[in-house]
Amino acid sequence: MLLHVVAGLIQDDTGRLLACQRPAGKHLAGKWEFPGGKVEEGESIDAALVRELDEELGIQVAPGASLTPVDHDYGRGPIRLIPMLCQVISGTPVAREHEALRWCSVAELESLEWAEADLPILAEWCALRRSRGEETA
Ligand SMILES: Nc1nc2c([nH]c(=O)n2[C@@H]2O[C@H](COP(=O)(O)OP(=O)(O)OP(=O)(O)O)[C@@H](O)[C@H]2O)c(=O)[nH]1
Repeated sequence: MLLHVVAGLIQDDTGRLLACQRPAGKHLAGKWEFPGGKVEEGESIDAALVRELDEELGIQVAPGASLTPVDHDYGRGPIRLIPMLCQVISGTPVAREHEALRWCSVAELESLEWAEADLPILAEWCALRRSRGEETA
C-alpha cells in the first residue's frame, strides 16, 4: 500500500529553509529531512501537516501551496512524499523528535546528507527561488 507522507517547507524572514535531522535508532538515522510524517487514514494533507508540525516542533502553521510529490521506496514499501510550503502562525520550532534543527541557506542545504526522497524536492525549491531572483540568500 502506498504510504502518504507530508513534508513541511518552512522559510524564515531571510529566506533560509528549516532542515531537521532524523534521530539515532530510527530508519535513516542522521539523515536530514523536512518536518512532517504519515498522513492518517481519513485525514487531509493539510490537517496532517498542521498536526505533525505541532507534535514535532511545537509550532502552528498555515498550509500553502504544494510542490511536486515524490514517489520513493526505501525497501520498506512505497511512499509518496508530499511537499507543502507553509507559514508559521505561532511558536518557535523546538526539536521534540529530531536530533537537531537547522535553518539553512541554499549552500548549507546542499552540504547536508538528505533522505533520498527529499532530493527532488530540494532541487525544485532551489529552482523556485532562482526563478524569483532569491538565489543569493
Ligand atoms: N517526515 C518526513 N519523512 C520523510 C521525509 N523524507 C523521507 O524519505 N521520509 C520518509 O517517510 C517515512 C515516514 O516518515 P515518518 O517520520 O512519519 O516515519 P518514521 O520513520 O518516523 O516512523 P517509522 O519508523 O515508524 O516508520 C519514513 O520512511 C521517512 O524516512 C521527510 O522529508 N520528512
